[in-house]
Amino acid sequence: MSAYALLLLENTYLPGVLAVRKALSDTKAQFPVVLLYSAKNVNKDTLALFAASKLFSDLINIDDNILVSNSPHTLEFVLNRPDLAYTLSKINLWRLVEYSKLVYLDADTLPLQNLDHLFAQNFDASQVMAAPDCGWPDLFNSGVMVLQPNMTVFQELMDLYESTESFDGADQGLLNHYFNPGLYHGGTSRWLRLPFIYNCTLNSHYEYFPALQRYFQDIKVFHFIGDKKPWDRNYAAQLRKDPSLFKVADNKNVYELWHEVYESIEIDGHSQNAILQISEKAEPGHVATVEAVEAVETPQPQPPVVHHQYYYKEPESEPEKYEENRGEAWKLNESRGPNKWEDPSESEEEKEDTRELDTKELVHSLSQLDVESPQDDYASTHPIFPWEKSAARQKPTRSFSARTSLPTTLTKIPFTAAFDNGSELENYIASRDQAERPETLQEIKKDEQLDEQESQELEKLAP
Ligand SMILES: O=c1ccn([C@@H]2O[C@H](COP(=O)(O)OP(=O)(O)O[C@H]3O[C@H](CO)[C@@H](O)[C@H](O)[C@H]3O)[C@@H](O)[C@H]2O)c(=O)[nH]1
Ligand SMILES: [Mn+2]
Repeated sequence: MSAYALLLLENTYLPGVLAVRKALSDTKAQFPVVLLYSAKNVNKDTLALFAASKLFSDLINIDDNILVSNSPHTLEFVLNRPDLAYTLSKINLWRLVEYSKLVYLDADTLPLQNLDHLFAQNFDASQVMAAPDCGWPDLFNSGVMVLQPNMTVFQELMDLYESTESFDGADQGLLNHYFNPGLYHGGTSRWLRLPFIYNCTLNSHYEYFPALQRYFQDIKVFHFIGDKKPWDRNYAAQLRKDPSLFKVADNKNVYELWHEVYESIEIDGHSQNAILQISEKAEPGHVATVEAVEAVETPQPQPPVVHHQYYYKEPESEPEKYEENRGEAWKLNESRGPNKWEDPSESEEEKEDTRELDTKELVHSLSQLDVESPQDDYASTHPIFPWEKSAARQKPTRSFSARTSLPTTLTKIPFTAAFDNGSELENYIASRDQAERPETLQEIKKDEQLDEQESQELEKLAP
């Protein structure tokens, strides 16, 4: 048996799921449609309505295997989509082995043409069919996939989930990692590329409108990727009226097309608005983590639920003010270690001495840097500034030979762990400083003189 599969992890995507389901009917899909959902996060009355209306041939509760992002930092700060914390749960598609083939559609897709022919494609269970992602076309977008459920693949995906951070923090990164191993390094791809018209994703920074105009009639599925969805009320209202947006069909833009489908929904006498009202009546508790699903009895802390624009709530407290005088790290609440320069027993002279030594050490290290001297006086033969033209311009007085390795004084900086006890380390530092000091002082003096000389020369030459 084959089926279309949709995913509803949370109430906020309900309008999307309803629209995809309606669009499948509108495009005369002949295959059943199954819904994977999180019972903890989808309103019970909505689910009851789904069950009664037989809108879906199978309602599959995946609460026993909700997968939370294994790379939340990437999700939040690189992909910028903390709201996708649970989309790795898509992996559950591969364990539905009672289905021989699934055509998976994200809740923010809009099928525009019949897709039944996808079920006739023959491929191996270790492969996946998907269209390229508009942001990185060598990878696939995981919003539309043709796949064959298979326990080996499911287990391998779970192993990857447990062992390796998804590179986008969500499902698309992990699935591409799995089906596109060794991309750019000779790996054999198990991704079968569907044409872009099977998952037309446009981003707001670059849209290739001429192609959209040329091929719109061929687009099978449009996909509203990104954090703004057509059902976000304020946003969609704006976009539907935006005259600058490209009209794709019947003088309508894609948002208008989505709404046309959405507004035509009617399930057992309920309009889409009535269904939405049911779903918004009581907010169910959100799943905190995978462990929270497993340990049902133990109350878990609630994760921040990030809603889309329409659901955005004002923060309850003012953000903390930046305190310039306290430095960058004060909020980290780290305990402070003792700083030598803050030791009250240390005299002002001692402090001065330490600083001086540090500088000397640095100057000495820098003097060890090997830099090749110029072959000729490049500036006098290629003048840029007027004084560079002067015949009186001195040749460089100092030269450095080519740097081949790190200066020894830097590479030999002692590492505390190499010494058995503190006093041994202190002795080492003392003896090293003694040995280097005279030479370093001389060099500093010489350098200072040369600097002074050079700046005087330049002052004389400057117009
Ligand atoms: O709170 C949520 C979040 C997601 N979903 C489901 O998960 C899907 C993926 O989220 P979506 O907002 O559609 O992600 P995209 O903006 O499409 O982002 C891209 O990146 C995601 C993370 O890798 C992939 O899941 C998508 O397929 C890919 O298009 C949705 O369509 C829903 O089916 C929910 O039901 N509730
Ligand atoms: Mn999507």
